Amino acid sequence: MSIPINLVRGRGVGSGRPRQDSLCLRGADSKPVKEEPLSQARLFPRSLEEGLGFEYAMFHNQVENRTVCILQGGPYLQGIPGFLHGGAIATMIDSTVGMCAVLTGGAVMTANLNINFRRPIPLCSVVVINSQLDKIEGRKLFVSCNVQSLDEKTLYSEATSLFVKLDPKKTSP
Ligand SMILES: CCCCCCCCCCCCCC(=O)SCCNC(=O)CCNC(=O)[C@H](O)C(C)(C)COP(=O)(O)OP(=O)(O)OC[C@H]1O[C@@H](n2cnc3c(N)ncnc32)[C@H](O)[C@@H]1OP(=O)(O)O
Repeated sequence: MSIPINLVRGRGVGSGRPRQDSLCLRGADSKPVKEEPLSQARLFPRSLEEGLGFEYAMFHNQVENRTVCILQGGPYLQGIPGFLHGGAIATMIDSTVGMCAVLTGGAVMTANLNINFRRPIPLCSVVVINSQLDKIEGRKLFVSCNVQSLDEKTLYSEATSLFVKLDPKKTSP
């Protein structure tokens, strides 16, 4: 069964972006120090104006533990002139494999992310990120992905990642 995620962009009142009001301030030890809403907080890939940054939709297959992201990187994500910045590519890879890990394993964090950048991605082109859960070992989830052109003729990037399920017995994060 496949479910769409963020297919329609959410809108907070008075802004073009959904809010993350549940966040709180944290000290250097990562422990919450003040339960204060961060009204300006935004999910990073949703933080730029529509059409200029990360434009994407994700779909998750619960049976096969796969997450697919259709991405168009806008003009604010330029690195080398005419091409997407590697950090922007890494962000969307982390978000896609992260979504796959979260929907499979619940509360997780990225522990390791390895990316091979094979070809530069032209700015404003549409690419597909295909990710799948490879294995689970205890609290560790291994997820890999590739980034390809829509026609699958060009392989832009490949990545492997490790997500660790948060241990409720540990206070941080
Ligand atoms: C619809 C729902 C939507 C919700 C929104 C979804 C958005 C999704 C998109 C968001 C995407 C964005 C997501 C983000 O951007 S997450 C932000 C970036 N990530 C971080 O900041 C994480 C920082 N690191 C930590 O907090 C801790 O180190 C964690 C929590 C990861 C593990 O600390 P913890 O104390 O809990 O675990 P442990 O140390 O006992 O280790 C446990 C096991 O793991 C193994 N290990 C650990 N680290 C590594 C490593 N680097 N390489 C290889 N192995 C590693 C370790 O050997 C051990 O293995 P074993 O001995 O058991 O075999």
